[in-house]
Order: sequence, then C-alpha cells, then structure tokens
Amino acid sequence: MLLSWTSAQVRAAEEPLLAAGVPLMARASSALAGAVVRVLRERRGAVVGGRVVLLVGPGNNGGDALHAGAYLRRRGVDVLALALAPRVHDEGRAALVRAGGRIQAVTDGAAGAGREARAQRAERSGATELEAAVRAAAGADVVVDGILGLGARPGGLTGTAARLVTLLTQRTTPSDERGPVVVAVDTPSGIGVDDGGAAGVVLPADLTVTFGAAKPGLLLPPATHLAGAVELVHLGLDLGGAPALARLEDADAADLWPVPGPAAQKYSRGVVGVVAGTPRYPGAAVLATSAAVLAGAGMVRYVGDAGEEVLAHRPEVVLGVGRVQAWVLGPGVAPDDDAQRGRVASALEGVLHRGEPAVVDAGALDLLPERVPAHVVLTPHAGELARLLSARGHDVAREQVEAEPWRWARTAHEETGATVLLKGHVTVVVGPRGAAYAQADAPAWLATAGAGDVLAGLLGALLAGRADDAVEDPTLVPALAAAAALVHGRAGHHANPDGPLHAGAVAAAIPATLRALLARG
Ligand SMILES: NC(=O)C1=CN([C@@H]2O[C@H](COP(=O)(O)OP(=O)(O)OC[C@H]3O[C@@H](n4cnc5c(N)ncnc54)[C@H](O)[C@@H]3O)[C@@H](O)[C@H]2O)[C@@H](O)CC1
Ligand SMILES: Nc1ncnc2c1ncn2[C@@H]1O[C@H](COP(=O)(O)OP(=O)(O)O)[C@@H](O)[C@H]1O
Ligand SMILES: [K+]
Repeated sequence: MLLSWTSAQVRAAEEPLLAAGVPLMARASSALAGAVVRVLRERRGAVVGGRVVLLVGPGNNGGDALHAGAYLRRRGVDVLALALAPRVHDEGRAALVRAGGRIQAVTDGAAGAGREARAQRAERSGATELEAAVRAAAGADVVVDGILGLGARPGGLTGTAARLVTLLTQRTTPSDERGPVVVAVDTPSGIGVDDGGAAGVVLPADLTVTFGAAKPGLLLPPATHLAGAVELVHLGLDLGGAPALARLEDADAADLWPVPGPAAQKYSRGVVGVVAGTPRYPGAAVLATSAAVLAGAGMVRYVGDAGEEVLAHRPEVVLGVGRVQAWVLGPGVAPDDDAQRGRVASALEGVLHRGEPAVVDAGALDLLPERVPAHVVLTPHAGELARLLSARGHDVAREQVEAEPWRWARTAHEETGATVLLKGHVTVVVGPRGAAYAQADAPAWLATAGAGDVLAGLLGALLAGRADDAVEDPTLVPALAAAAALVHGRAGHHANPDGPLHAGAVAAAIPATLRALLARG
C-alpha cells in the first residue's frame, strides 16, 4: 500500500530528528542527486559533461536542489542554478559555489518598477535575463525543479518563477525526447501539496523525488498528472497516526478479496441483489449482473423488467426478490421509470432496516435517504456528485468536483454518512474516520459507456462476499471499494492492453484479472 501524509504530518515527524541533529537535508539532497545521476546515465549514457539546470526558490526546497547540484558538480556535471528569489538557501548556495557550480539570479524586470525610464531599462534587461534563463533550462539534459515544496502557499507560483515556468512549458513539450527531463524536488512546485490542486502554472515533472513520505497531492488529480513517476526517499521519519490518503496495490486488493474455502456454499459466499436497467435500457442490467457473476458472487438475483435480456446473457442469474447479502441499486434506472425507482426505494428501505451493504449508483443516487450507514457505498461520477451535493444545499458544479475530488467526496460522506467512491481517471474513495484512497489503476480507454455498471456489479459481489465484516467494521468498506476500483481498472488493462474497450469486455476480463491478482497476492 502506498501511504501519504500531509505537509503538517511530515513536518511534525521531521522535528524531533532535526532537533537531534540528524542531517535530513543531506540525506534528501544526496538521494536527489542519485536520481539525477540515473537520469543522466539513461539519457546520455554518461554522467560527466551532462548539463543540469536547477530552478531554485527561497526555501529549503531550493536548498535541496543546491546541495544536490554541488554533489553533481563534483561528479563532473555542468550545473547552473537559476535563483528565482532574491535570497536562496545560504548553505546550499555556498556548497554549490565551492563545488564549482554557477549561480545566476533571474529577475524579469516586472517587479518593483521605479521611475519610468529606469523601469523600462530594468524591464528590458530583466526580459533578456529571463529569456536567457529559459533558453538555458530548455537546452539542459535535466531541469531540477526546486522552487517550492512543503512550504508552498495556496494559489500556485507567482512572479519570476511563474513567468519562467510559463515560458519554459511553452518552449518544451513533454513528448519531445530532446527536451530536458524534469525532476521535481519533493513535489512539483506550486501544486497543492495536501489537496492535489494545481491553481497556477506548474512545470510537469517526469520524476518526483519525494522525501520522508508521499504527500496526498502526489496521488490526487489534477496535481498527480504533473508529478510523473514518484520515487520515495525514506528519511527514517516516525510517521505515527493514520495516513491522510492511501493507494492500494495488487497485494492489498488480493488480501481483501474473499476466497472460498472447502466448506463454502453459494449462500455463504454471498448473494447479490441487483436493481438495474429497464426494458428500454436493458444494457445496464446485463452489465451489472454479469460483473457480479464474473467477480465470483455465490448467486445473483435480478429485480426489474429486463429479466429476459439478463437471462439471455447470464443464465446463472435468478429472477425476483429474495434474501441477499448486498445490493446493487441504480445502474440504468431512468428518472421516469417509476416501477424501477419504486423497487430501488424499497430495497433502500430494507437496507436501512436490515443493514445489508449496498452500492448506490446512477439513478438510485437521487433516491438516497437523508442519512445512511457507511456500508452503503455511493458510486457517482463528478457530475452525479455535483448534483447530489447541490440537492443538499451545496453550490458546486461538475468542474469544481473534478478540480477538488477529495474535498467534495469528503463533503458527500459527511452529508450522507455513506462511503463515497467518486469515479474518474483517479477514483477517490472516502469513508468513515478519515479513511481515504486514490486509485489510478484504469486506462483512459475505460471512460466508456457502461463501465460504471460493471464497477457497480463488481463491488456488489465483493460487498456480498464480505458483508458481515463490512457491517461490523465500517472502515473496511472504503478499502473494499478501493479494491473494486483497482480490479476494475486492471480488468480494463487486461481486456485490451493499450487499446479501445467496451464495457462487456471489461466484465469478461474480471475472472482472469482476479486469478492473476490472487496468484500474486
Ligand atoms: N524540514 C526539513 O528538514 C527538510 C525539508 N526538506 C525540504 O524542505 C522543503 C520545505 O522547505 P521550506 O519550509 O523552506 O519551504 P519551501 O522550500 O517550499 O519554500 C517556502 C518559502 O517559499 C515562500 N513561498 C511559499 N509559497 C510561495 C509562492 N506561492 N510564491 C512565492 N514564494 C512562496 C515562503 O514564503 C517561504 O519563504 C521540503 O519540500 C523539502 O524539499 C528536505 O530537505 C528534507 C528535510
Ligand atoms: N479518464 C479516465 N481514465 C480512466 N478511467 C476512467 C476515466 N474516466 C472515467 N473512468 C472510469 O470509467 C468508469 C465510467 O463510469 P460511469 O461514468 O459511471 O459510466 P457509465 O455510467 O456509462 O457506466 C468509471 O469506473 C470511471 O472511474
Ligand atoms: K519542488
């Protein structure tokens, strides 16, 4: 499991070590230099003579970059530090100069203009300075982004740094193999370290070397898309307490998946009840029931008017109401289908009364009671979450949910009591007692009609298989939801690696995906 901690948690864990004189910056910067050495070797086959440009901001993040630069200079690398703040880390600067590295202050003449003529002169020379800095960075083998790290204030980069990064990103395209490899120090500068925001301009990194612990912003969209590969450097921090946000890996999902023992029978393995689809829209019913069957449910009951189509595709499914261990409610249930909405409502009543876990998706979301237990999992996409929250008095649009998925998923959990699985390229799950996950397992090809119905059925099977545990320990529910998102994403890869997908193929890939996962786990 990949765990992440907030900047405050990391700083608190650093404090006792710093007080005891542990050289954290030396550890961080030598690991950073090691990463740059590897990049140089991969890119040019040699370290000596490589060109590295450091973007250096006012704090310790810049200090890390400068110390790493000193190390690289001693290895024969040509190092140029661009100081983007009036003052940069003193010791780091001295170390780089001692090692023979160059430092250049960059101003862009836009700030502090005095009298007109002087201002114009300053502007001209500043613009030239900035242009030269951009040229140097664009021509380097590696650019090290040490402008801001844990100390970044909300709102993103400002001033010279913002202008330089803007020009540099215009000059270089990520797919251009001749452009520099960007290595971010601790975090890409200017992202929301704790919330994954990307309010201003950010230099997209190919690699982020992060210190002590991963930060939530490295796992959350939109910032996660700017971090590249993330390499964690352990600093020996004692990070007590719960992590802020986690990401499950294959072994974690395998541990959570119920595997039948010799005494298993279909009822003990979990029966899933599915209220989905309509005669007009039978597809969702077929996909949700198929996914539940293929994910290994003991039995699947279908409730609704699309039974004929369901049986034509899945003869294993049993039609009609009966005892179930978990429900899947809402895929393909249209707002004008009173009969199916009535069945959803009565299943929801049962859920509140008897306490089975349930997946509440699509058309069932607007039938959700005021408060539900955490073993009810909502599975909205950003638009559906915005609608649900707006109906409860929050003024929020789809774009805002996409910009801050963790925040709004948390709000939905607080409002409803439910565990919330917010779908997207990164699927964010929030449950009780601060439990939160961000899963990035799916190929973008999975953004296809019906994929959500498959996820609902898959999660339903998992909840049915672990229904007693889920009801007993509500903090297990978000982990189960995250595991379902992982398996769903993996099934997308499995179904057609790097190519177009249709939802039926994703469902069909579930058994082999689970077999591979359980064999490795
Ligand atoms: N605490 C430690 O001992 C360690 C810290 N390390 C490094 O130190 C970093 C944190 O250092 P700092 O606390 O100095 O913070 P930063 O280096 O992130 O920068 C903070 C400085 O930037 C300014 N600033 C913040 N937002 C700004 C903005 N939007 N525009 C312009 N200026 C802005 C602040 O006023 C402050 O002067 C970590 O990210 C990591 O790279 C590592 O060396 C490991 C050990
Ligand atoms: N860009 C993306 N990359 C990867 N997965 C995505 C992306 N966009 C959406 N998904 C996933 O595809 C599925 C789409 O579900 P949903 O929006 O409910 O579609 P539908 O209602 O048609 O089934 C979700 O599991 C979601 O996480
Ligand atoms: K940085």
